[in-house]
Amino acid sequence: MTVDQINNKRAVLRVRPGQFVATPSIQKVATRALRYLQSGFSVHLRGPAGTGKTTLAMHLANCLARPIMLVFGDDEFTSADLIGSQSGYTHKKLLDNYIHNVVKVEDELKQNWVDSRLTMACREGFTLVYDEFNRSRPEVNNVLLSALEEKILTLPPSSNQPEYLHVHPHFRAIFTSNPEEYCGVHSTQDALMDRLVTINMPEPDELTQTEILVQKTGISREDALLIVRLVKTFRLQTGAEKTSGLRSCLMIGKVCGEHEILAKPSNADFRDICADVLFSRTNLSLSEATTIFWELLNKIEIESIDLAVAPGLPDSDTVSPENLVPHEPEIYRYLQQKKTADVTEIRKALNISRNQAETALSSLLQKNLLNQQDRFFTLFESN
Ligand SMILES: Nc1ncnc2c1ncn2[C@@H]1O[C@H](COP(=O)(O)OP(=O)(O)OP(=O)(O)O)[C@@H](O)[C@H]1O
Repeated sequence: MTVDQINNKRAVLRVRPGQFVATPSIQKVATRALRYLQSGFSVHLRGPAGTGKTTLAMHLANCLARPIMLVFGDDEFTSADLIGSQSGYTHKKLLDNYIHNVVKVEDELKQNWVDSRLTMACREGFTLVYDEFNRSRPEVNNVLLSALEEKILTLPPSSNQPEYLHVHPHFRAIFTSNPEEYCGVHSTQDALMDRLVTINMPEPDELTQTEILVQKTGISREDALLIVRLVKTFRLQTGAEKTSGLRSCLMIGKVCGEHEILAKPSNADFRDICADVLFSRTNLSLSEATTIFWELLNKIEIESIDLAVAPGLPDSDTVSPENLVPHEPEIYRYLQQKKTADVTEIRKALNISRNQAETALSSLLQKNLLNQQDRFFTLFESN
Protein backbone atom coordinates (compact mmCIF):
# COMPACT_ATOMS: atom_id res chain seq x y z
CA MET A 1 0.00 0.00 0.00
CA THR A 2 1.16 3.54 -0.61
CA VAL A 3 -0.11 6.69 1.06
CA ASP A 4 -1.06 9.75 -1.03
CA GLN A 5 -1.70 13.20 0.38
CA ILE A 6 -4.86 15.12 -0.45
CA ASN A 7 -4.90 18.91 -0.04
CA ASN A 8 -1.65 18.60 1.95
CA LYS A 9 -3.75 17.44 4.86
CA ARG A 10 -5.53 14.14 4.42
CA ALA A 11 -4.07 10.85 3.19
CA VAL A 12 -5.64 8.15 1.04
CA LEU A 13 -4.26 4.71 0.24
CA ARG A 14 -3.35 3.13 -3.05
CA VAL A 15 -2.60 -0.58 -3.37
CA ARG A 16 0.87 -1.47 -4.62
CA PRO A 17 0.55 -3.66 -7.71
CA GLY A 18 1.73 -7.28 -7.65
CA GLN A 19 0.91 -7.92 -3.99
CA PHE A 20 -2.25 -9.90 -4.55
CA VAL A 21 -2.13 -13.58 -5.44
CA ALA A 22 -5.10 -14.72 -7.50
CA THR A 23 -5.91 -18.41 -7.83
CA PRO A 24 -9.16 -19.75 -9.37
CA SER A 25 -10.92 -19.96 -5.99
CA ILE A 26 -9.94 -16.40 -4.99
CA GLN A 27 -10.76 -15.09 -8.43
CA LYS A 28 -14.24 -16.59 -8.15
CA VAL A 29 -14.97 -14.77 -4.88
CA ALA A 30 -13.42 -11.55 -6.22
CA THR A 31 -15.58 -11.63 -9.36
CA ARG A 32 -18.73 -12.15 -7.29
CA ALA A 33 -17.85 -9.32 -4.93
CA LEU A 34 -16.95 -6.95 -7.75
CA ARG A 35 -20.30 -7.53 -9.41
CA TYR A 36 -22.13 -6.38 -6.27
CA LEU A 37 -19.86 -3.36 -5.86
CA GLN A 38 -20.29 -2.33 -9.47
CA SER A 39 -24.06 -2.54 -9.04
CA GLY A 40 -23.83 -0.07 -6.18
CA PHE A 41 -23.99 -2.43 -3.20
CA SER A 42 -21.60 -2.63 -0.31
CA VAL A 43 -19.88 -5.92 0.38
CA HIS A 44 -19.07 -7.65 3.66
CA LEU A 45 -16.32 -10.31 3.77
CA ARG A 46 -16.78 -12.56 6.81
CA GLY A 47 -14.49 -15.33 8.01
CA PRO A 48 -12.02 -16.53 10.61
CA ALA A 49 -8.74 -14.74 11.23
CA GLY A 50 -6.13 -15.03 8.53
CA THR A 51 -8.34 -16.17 5.65
CA GLY A 52 -7.34 -13.18 3.52
CA LYS A 53 -10.35 -10.87 4.06
CA THR A 54 -8.39 -7.63 4.39
CA THR A 55 -6.15 -8.50 1.46
CA LEU A 56 -9.16 -9.25 -0.74
CA ALA A 57 -10.96 -6.11 0.45
CA MET A 58 -7.96 -3.97 -0.55
CA HIS A 59 -7.75 -5.77 -3.88
CA LEU A 60 -11.45 -5.14 -4.57
CA ALA A 61 -11.05 -1.49 -3.60
CA ASN A 62 -8.12 -1.26 -5.97
CA CYS A 63 -10.20 -2.77 -8.79
CA LEU A 64 -12.72 0.06 -8.31
CA ALA A 65 -9.89 2.47 -9.23
CA ARG A 66 -10.86 5.11 -6.65
CA PRO A 67 -8.72 6.35 -3.74
CA ILE A 68 -9.11 4.16 -0.66
CA MET A 69 -9.90 5.17 2.91
CA LEU A 70 -9.07 2.46 5.44
CA VAL A 71 -10.75 2.37 8.85
CA PHE A 72 -10.10 -0.23 11.56
CA GLY A 73 -13.03 -1.02 13.86
CA ASP A 74 -12.38 -0.18 17.50
CA ASP A 75 -14.38 -0.48 20.69
CA GLU A 76 -13.34 3.05 21.66
CA PHE A 77 -14.75 4.54 18.46
CA THR A 78 -17.38 7.28 18.65
CA SER A 79 -19.41 8.46 15.66
CA ALA A 80 -17.07 11.47 15.48
CA ASP A 81 -14.29 9.06 14.51
CA LEU A 82 -16.35 8.06 11.49
CA ILE A 83 -17.98 11.30 10.41
CA GLY A 84 -15.81 14.06 11.87
CA SER A 85 -15.94 16.74 14.54
CA GLN A 86 -15.34 20.39 15.31
CA SER A 87 -11.65 20.91 15.71
CA GLY A 88 -10.09 24.24 16.69
CA TYR A 89 -11.59 27.64 15.80
CA THR A 90 -11.04 30.72 13.68
CA HIS A 91 -11.05 34.08 15.46
CA LYS A 92 -11.74 37.18 13.38
CA LYS A 93 -11.71 40.71 14.88
CA LEU A 94 -12.56 43.85 12.87
CA LEU A 95 -11.86 47.33 14.22
CA ASP A 96 -13.45 50.00 12.01
CA ASN A 97 -12.34 53.54 12.84
CA TYR A 98 -13.16 55.06 9.42
CA ILE A 99 -15.08 57.94 11.04
CA HIS A 100 -12.68 59.27 13.68
CA ASN A 101 -15.25 59.64 16.45
CA VAL A 102 -16.89 56.19 15.77
CA VAL A 103 -15.23 52.85 16.55
CA LYS A 104 -17.01 49.78 15.24
CA VAL A 105 -15.83 46.41 16.61
CA GLU A 106 -16.81 43.04 15.12
CA ASP A 107 -15.58 39.95 16.90
CA GLU A 108 -16.30 36.54 15.36
CA LEU A 109 -15.35 33.12 16.72
CA LYS A 110 -15.99 30.21 14.34
CA GLN A 111 -15.39 26.52 15.01
CA ASN A 112 -13.78 24.50 12.23
CA TRP A 113 -15.31 21.25 11.07
CA VAL A 114 -12.93 18.43 10.07
CA ASP A 115 -14.26 15.51 8.03
CA SER A 116 -13.40 12.02 9.21
CA ARG A 117 -12.78 9.21 6.76
CA LEU A 118 -16.39 8.16 6.20
CA THR A 119 -17.50 11.72 5.47
CA MET A 120 -14.57 12.34 3.17
CA ALA A 121 -15.21 9.06 1.29
CA CYS A 122 -18.92 9.94 0.93
CA ARG A 123 -18.15 13.51 -0.17
CA GLU A 124 -15.42 12.62 -2.70
CA GLY A 125 -16.70 9.22 -3.89
CA PHE A 126 -13.81 7.20 -2.45
CA THR A 127 -13.89 3.55 -1.46
CA LEU A 128 -14.14 2.95 2.28
CA VAL A 129 -12.59 -0.27 3.59
CA TYR A 130 -13.90 -0.81 7.11
CA ASP A 131 -11.75 -3.59 8.53
CA GLU A 132 -13.17 -5.61 11.44
CA PHE A 133 -16.14 -3.27 11.65
CA ASN A 134 -17.80 -5.36 14.36
CA ARG A 135 -15.09 -4.33 16.82
CA SER A 136 -16.81 -0.93 16.95
CA ARG A 137 -19.96 -0.66 19.00
CA PRO A 138 -23.11 -1.12 16.86
CA GLU A 139 -24.57 2.31 17.74
CA VAL A 140 -21.42 3.97 16.34
CA ASN A 141 -21.99 2.27 13.00
CA ASN A 142 -25.56 3.58 12.81
CA VAL A 143 -24.42 6.57 10.75
CA LEU A 144 -23.73 4.12 7.95
CA LEU A 145 -27.37 3.06 7.63
CA SER A 146 -28.64 6.15 5.81
CA ALA A 147 -25.39 6.55 3.87
CA LEU A 148 -25.75 3.06 2.41
CA GLU A 149 -29.49 3.05 1.77
CA GLU A 150 -30.75 6.62 1.32
CA LYS A 151 -27.34 7.86 0.14
CA ILE A 152 -27.47 10.68 2.68
CA LEU A 153 -25.00 11.19 5.51
CA THR A 154 -26.29 13.07 8.51
CA LEU A 155 -23.79 15.44 10.09
CA PRO A 156 -24.12 17.19 13.48
CA PRO A 157 -25.67 20.68 13.40
CA SER A 158 -23.02 23.29 12.80
CA SER A 159 -23.03 26.86 11.58
CA ASN A 160 -20.46 26.35 8.86
CA GLN A 161 -21.69 23.25 7.04
CA PRO A 162 -24.96 21.67 5.91
CA GLU A 163 -26.45 18.96 8.11
CA TYR A 164 -27.00 16.57 5.24
CA LEU A 165 -24.40 15.37 2.81
CA HIS A 166 -25.40 13.75 -0.48
CA VAL A 167 -23.30 10.64 -0.91
CA HIS A 168 -21.20 10.72 -4.08
CA PRO A 169 -22.40 8.09 -6.60
CA HIS A 170 -18.93 6.48 -6.67
CA PHE A 171 -18.85 5.91 -2.93
CA ARG A 172 -18.56 2.21 -2.01
CA ALA A 173 -17.91 0.47 1.28
CA ILE A 174 -16.23 -2.88 1.84
CA PHE A 175 -16.53 -4.38 5.30
CA THR A 176 -14.65 -7.26 6.89
CA SER A 177 -15.42 -9.08 10.10
CA ASN A 178 -14.55 -12.15 12.13
CA PRO A 179 -17.33 -14.48 13.26
CA GLU A 180 -19.24 -13.63 16.39
CA GLU A 181 -17.43 -16.03 18.71
CA TYR A 182 -14.15 -14.19 18.15
CA CYS A 183 -13.39 -12.26 21.34
CA GLY A 184 -13.46 -8.46 21.43
CA VAL A 185 -16.23 -8.08 18.87
CA HIS A 186 -19.85 -6.88 19.08
CA SER A 187 -22.87 -8.46 17.50
CA THR A 188 -23.78 -6.73 14.29
CA GLN A 189 -27.11 -4.96 13.94
CA ASP A 190 -29.60 -6.56 11.55
CA ALA A 191 -30.31 -3.23 9.84
CA LEU A 192 -26.70 -2.87 8.77
CA MET A 193 -26.33 -6.52 7.74
CA ASP A 194 -29.50 -6.16 5.68
CA ARG A 195 -27.85 -3.43 3.61
CA LEU A 196 -24.74 -5.48 2.82
CA VAL A 197 -24.02 -8.48 0.64
CA THR A 198 -22.15 -10.87 2.93
CA ILE A 199 -19.65 -13.32 1.45
CA ASN A 200 -18.28 -16.02 3.73
CA MET A 201 -14.57 -16.63 3.34
CA PRO A 202 -13.40 -20.03 4.51
CA GLU A 203 -9.77 -21.07 4.92
CA PRO A 204 -8.05 -20.75 1.51
CA ASP A 205 -7.62 -24.07 -0.30
CA GLU A 206 -4.29 -25.90 -0.53
CA LEU A 207 -3.45 -24.53 -3.98
CA THR A 208 -4.14 -20.95 -2.90
CA GLN A 209 -2.08 -21.22 0.28
CA THR A 210 0.80 -22.84 -1.62
CA GLU A 211 0.71 -20.15 -4.30
CA ILE A 212 0.62 -17.33 -1.73
CA LEU A 213 3.58 -18.89 0.06
CA VAL A 214 5.61 -19.28 -3.12
CA GLN A 215 4.96 -15.73 -4.28
CA LYS A 216 5.33 -13.99 -0.92
CA THR A 217 8.30 -15.88 0.51
CA GLY A 218 10.15 -17.06 -2.59
CA ILE A 219 10.48 -20.68 -1.39
CA SER A 220 10.07 -23.58 -3.83
CA ARG A 221 6.61 -24.92 -4.64
CA GLU A 222 7.57 -28.29 -3.16
CA ASP A 223 8.64 -26.74 0.16
CA ALA A 224 5.53 -24.55 0.22
CA LEU A 225 3.26 -27.55 -0.27
CA LEU A 226 4.99 -29.47 2.51
CA ILE A 227 4.58 -26.53 4.92
CA VAL A 228 0.92 -26.06 3.99
CA ARG A 229 0.15 -29.76 4.52
CA LEU A 230 2.12 -29.96 7.75
CA VAL A 231 0.39 -26.90 9.23
CA LYS A 232 -3.05 -28.01 8.08
CA THR A 233 -2.75 -31.54 9.45
CA PHE A 234 -1.24 -30.34 12.72
CA ARG A 235 -4.09 -27.87 13.23
CA LEU A 236 -6.69 -30.52 12.43
CA GLN A 237 -5.15 -33.02 14.80
CA THR A 238 -4.77 -30.53 17.64
CA GLY A 239 -8.21 -28.98 17.23
CA ALA A 240 -6.84 -25.53 16.39
CA GLU A 241 -9.03 -24.96 13.33
CA LYS A 242 -10.66 -21.76 14.61
CA THR A 243 -8.24 -19.57 12.70
CA SER A 244 -6.70 -20.12 9.29
CA GLY A 245 -3.25 -21.70 9.06
CA LEU A 246 -2.14 -19.29 6.34
CA ARG A 247 -0.34 -16.89 8.68
CA SER A 248 1.57 -19.77 10.32
CA CYS A 249 2.54 -21.06 6.86
CA LEU A 250 3.75 -17.59 5.86
CA MET A 251 5.83 -17.24 9.03
CA ILE A 252 7.50 -20.63 8.59
CA GLY A 253 7.99 -20.06 4.84
CA LYS A 254 9.48 -16.58 5.30
CA VAL A 255 11.97 -17.67 7.95
CA CYS A 256 12.99 -20.76 5.94
CA GLY A 257 13.33 -18.70 2.76
CA GLU A 258 15.34 -15.88 4.31
CA HIS A 259 17.68 -18.14 6.28
CA GLU A 260 18.05 -20.80 3.59
CA ILE A 261 16.62 -23.52 5.81
CA LEU A 262 15.51 -26.66 3.99
CA ALA A 263 11.85 -27.45 4.59
CA LYS A 264 12.38 -31.13 5.38
CA PRO A 265 11.09 -33.05 8.41
CA SER A 266 14.61 -34.43 8.86
CA ASN A 267 16.03 -30.90 9.25
CA ALA A 268 16.27 -29.98 12.94
CA ASP A 269 16.16 -26.20 12.24
CA PHE A 270 12.97 -26.60 10.23
CA ARG A 271 11.39 -28.68 12.99
CA ASP A 272 12.27 -26.02 15.59
CA ILE A 273 10.69 -23.23 13.53
CA CYS A 274 7.52 -25.26 12.99
CA ALA A 275 7.34 -26.11 16.69
CA ASP A 276 7.83 -22.46 17.74
CA VAL A 277 5.13 -21.23 15.36
CA LEU A 278 2.61 -24.03 15.83
CA PHE A 279 2.71 -25.12 19.47
CA SER A 280 1.51 -21.80 20.88
CA ARG A 281 -1.54 -21.99 18.62
CA THR A 282 -3.02 -25.08 20.27
CA ASN A 283 -4.64 -25.52 23.65
CA LEU A 284 -2.93 -28.87 24.15
CA SER A 285 -0.12 -29.42 26.63
CA LEU A 286 3.42 -29.21 25.31
CA SER A 287 3.94 -32.97 25.56
CA GLU A 288 0.69 -33.75 23.72
CA ALA A 289 1.50 -31.25 20.98
CA THR A 290 5.05 -32.62 20.71
CA THR A 291 3.82 -36.21 20.30
CA ILE A 292 1.35 -35.23 17.57
CA PHE A 293 4.00 -33.14 15.85
CA TRP A 294 6.58 -35.95 15.82
CA GLU A 295 4.11 -38.53 14.54
CA LEU A 296 3.15 -36.13 11.80
CA LEU A 297 6.75 -35.47 10.76
CA ASN A 298 7.45 -39.21 10.64
CA LYS A 299 4.39 -39.76 8.48
CA ILE A 300 5.32 -36.98 6.09
CA GLU A 301 8.89 -38.25 5.81
CA ILE A 302 7.70 -41.76 5.01
CA GLU A 303 5.16 -40.49 2.49
CA SER A 304 7.87 -38.52 0.75
CA ILE A 305 10.10 -41.63 0.70
CA ASP A 306 7.19 -43.67 -0.67
CA LEU A 307 6.65 -41.10 -3.38
CA ALA A 308 10.29 -41.10 -4.33
CA VAL A 309 10.66 -44.88 -4.44
CA ALA A 310 7.83 -46.82 -5.96
CA PRO A 311 7.82 -50.20 -4.18
CA GLY A 312 9.03 -53.08 -6.26
CA LEU A 313 11.00 -51.02 -8.79
CA PRO A 314 14.76 -51.47 -9.02
CA ASP A 315 16.55 -49.13 -6.62
CA SER A 316 19.12 -47.86 -9.09
CA ASP A 317 16.48 -46.52 -11.48
CA THR A 318 14.10 -44.97 -9.02
CA VAL A 319 15.98 -43.88 -5.93
CA SER A 320 16.49 -40.18 -5.91
CA PRO A 321 20.13 -39.78 -4.88
CA GLU A 322 19.29 -36.83 -2.65
CA ASN A 323 18.58 -37.71 0.94
CA LEU A 324 17.42 -41.26 0.27
CA VAL A 325 18.97 -44.62 0.97
CA PRO A 326 17.80 -47.88 -0.65
CA HIS A 327 15.40 -50.05 1.41
CA GLU A 328 14.42 -47.29 3.86
CA PRO A 329 10.69 -47.51 3.14
CA GLU A 330 10.59 -51.30 3.30
CA ILE A 331 12.50 -51.37 6.58
CA TYR A 332 10.37 -48.63 8.09
CA ARG A 333 7.15 -50.42 7.15
CA TYR A 334 8.51 -53.72 8.42
CA LEU A 335 9.39 -52.17 11.78
CA GLN A 336 6.01 -50.51 12.03
CA GLN A 337 4.38 -53.95 11.79
CA LYS A 338 6.84 -55.97 13.81
CA LYS A 339 7.53 -53.43 16.60
CA THR A 340 10.87 -55.12 17.50
CA ALA A 341 13.42 -56.73 15.25
CA ASP A 342 17.14 -57.02 14.89
CA VAL A 343 19.27 -56.56 11.84
CA THR A 344 19.48 -60.30 11.05
CA GLU A 345 15.71 -60.61 11.16
CA ILE A 346 15.26 -57.57 8.93
CA ARG A 347 17.89 -58.81 6.52
CA LYS A 348 16.22 -62.19 6.18
CA ALA A 349 12.69 -60.84 5.92
CA LEU A 350 13.57 -58.33 3.22
CA ASN A 351 16.26 -60.39 1.54
CA ILE A 352 18.91 -57.69 1.74
CA SER A 353 22.55 -57.65 2.83
CA ARG A 354 23.68 -56.70 6.35
CA ASN A 355 25.39 -53.65 4.95
CA GLN A 356 22.22 -52.50 3.17
CA ALA A 357 20.11 -53.04 6.30
CA GLU A 358 22.51 -51.17 8.55
CA THR A 359 22.90 -48.25 6.15
CA ALA A 360 19.17 -47.84 5.80
CA LEU A 361 18.64 -48.08 9.59
CA SER A 362 21.32 -45.44 10.23
CA SER A 363 19.70 -43.17 7.73
CA LEU A 364 16.28 -43.61 9.34
CA LEU A 365 17.80 -42.82 12.71
CA GLN A 366 19.50 -39.74 11.36
CA LYS A 367 16.23 -38.54 9.94
CA ASN A 368 14.67 -38.97 13.36
CA LEU A 369 12.22 -41.49 12.01
CA LEU A 370 13.14 -44.02 14.65
CA ASN A 371 14.78 -42.11 17.46
CA GLN A 372 11.64 -41.57 19.47
CA GLN A 373 11.16 -45.25 19.99
CA ASP A 374 13.81 -46.64 22.27
CA ARG A 375 13.25 -50.19 21.15
CA PHE A 376 14.78 -49.44 17.77
CA PHE A 377 18.08 -48.47 19.33
CA THR A 378 18.56 -52.07 20.35
CA LEU A 379 18.63 -53.06 16.70
CA PHE A 380 22.31 -52.32 16.40
CA GLU A 381 23.23 -53.42 19.89
CA SER A 382 21.84 -56.89 19.28
CA ASN A 383 24.37 -57.34 16.52
N1 LIG B 1 -4.75 -13.37 -2.09
C1 LIG B 1 -3.67 -13.10 -1.35
N2 LIG B 1 -2.54 -12.66 -1.94
C2 LIG B 1 -1.44 -12.38 -1.21
N3 LIG B 1 -1.37 -12.51 0.11
C3 LIG B 1 -2.46 -12.94 0.77
C4 LIG B 1 -3.67 -13.26 0.06
N4 LIG B 1 -4.59 -13.66 0.96
C5 LIG B 1 -3.99 -13.60 2.17
N5 LIG B 1 -2.72 -13.17 2.05
C6 LIG B 1 -1.74 -12.99 3.15
O1 LIG B 1 -2.19 -13.77 4.25
C7 LIG B 1 -2.07 -13.07 5.47
C8 LIG B 1 -3.44 -12.98 6.14
O2 LIG B 1 -4.31 -12.24 5.29
P1 LIG B 1 -5.29 -11.09 5.83
O3 LIG B 1 -4.62 -10.21 6.83
O4 LIG B 1 -5.90 -10.46 4.65
O5 LIG B 1 -6.36 -12.01 6.58
P2 LIG B 1 -7.65 -11.56 7.41
O6 LIG B 1 -8.69 -12.57 7.12
O7 LIG B 1 -7.97 -10.13 7.15
O8 LIG B 1 -7.12 -11.74 8.88
P3 LIG B 1 -7.66 -11.02 10.24
O9 LIG B 1 -9.10 -11.37 10.37
O10 LIG B 1 -6.81 -11.66 11.31
O11 LIG B 1 -7.38 -9.57 10.05
C9 LIG B 1 -1.48 -11.71 5.13
O12 LIG B 1 -0.09 -11.77 5.37
C10 LIG B 1 -1.74 -11.54 3.65
O13 LIG B 1 -0.72 -10.81 3.04
